[in-house]
Amino acid sequence: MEEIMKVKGLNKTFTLSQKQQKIEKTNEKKRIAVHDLSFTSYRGEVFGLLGPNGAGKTTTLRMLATLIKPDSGDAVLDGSSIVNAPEEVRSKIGFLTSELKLEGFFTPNYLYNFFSDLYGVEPAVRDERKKRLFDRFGITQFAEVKVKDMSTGMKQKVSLVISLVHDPEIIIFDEPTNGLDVLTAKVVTDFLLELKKEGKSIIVSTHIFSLIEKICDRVGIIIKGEMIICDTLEAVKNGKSLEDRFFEIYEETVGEAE
Ligand SMILES: Nc1ncnc2c1ncn2[C@@H]1O[C@H](COP(=O)(O)OP(=O)(O)OP(=O)(O)O)[C@@H](O)[C@H]1O
Repeated sequence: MEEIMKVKGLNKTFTLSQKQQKIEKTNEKKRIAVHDLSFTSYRGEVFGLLGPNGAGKTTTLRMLATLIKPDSGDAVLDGSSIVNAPEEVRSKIGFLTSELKLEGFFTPNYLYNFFSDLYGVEPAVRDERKKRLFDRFGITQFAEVKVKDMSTGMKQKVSLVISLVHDPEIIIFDEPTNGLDVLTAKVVTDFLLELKKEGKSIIVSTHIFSLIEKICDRVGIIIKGEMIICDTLEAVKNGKSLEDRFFEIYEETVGEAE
């Protein structure tokens, strides 16, 4: 098995603004979002980061995607360090979040070409890849429709396609099925499995047990910013359902911590 992502001791602490302190009814000035987080994922596998709200999943993925810098620690993605070579990392990854907002005034065709050109993809490759992806996701007939006039599901499909303009080796996907109707969610999960078949390496964050059971080879359970257990899906489940195992682990961890 070839290591594709080696995460070593990532830490991230946020300073809470007074406004945030008020909203969260806390006097805490600092919030440790991710604490000494390490894990390894392997080429061609789907790795799932599972955890409750506020566990630190999004912060971890944003660090891996080089959108925010870790306070300390590092991660090496396909040979490139997020700390020392963030631009190299960006050329190898596709990052997608269900919160991504596309500019509504533009059409899928325009946006695809814009991002593809930004990544320096050859026009002939761009057009062939665009056709394949647009056909695959039923976007072709909406290619010239403004994003603002599309359904949520179609917007999400367009975002997904745009995150893949440069045919990245690694796909980082924060909450891939959040807010999607069941049909679009299935299209997205089926596509992730197709990408895996093509040999791509994928990391997803989610709090949905069934998504992990359906698509992941390996799973890391993250609670309060810490990696509690990380192993193959079967080893983590240990003969039980993932949901039962998660709550067992959660009780052991939070019970010990409080
Ligand atoms: N920019 C920020 N400023 C202050 N605190 C933050 C910031 N971003 C995240 N946090 C805090 O860090 C912790 C981890 O948040 P994060 O969004 O990574 O969790 P998550 O596991 O992705 O949860 P969710 O599923 O709710 O998105 C939370 O307590 C959150 O409130």
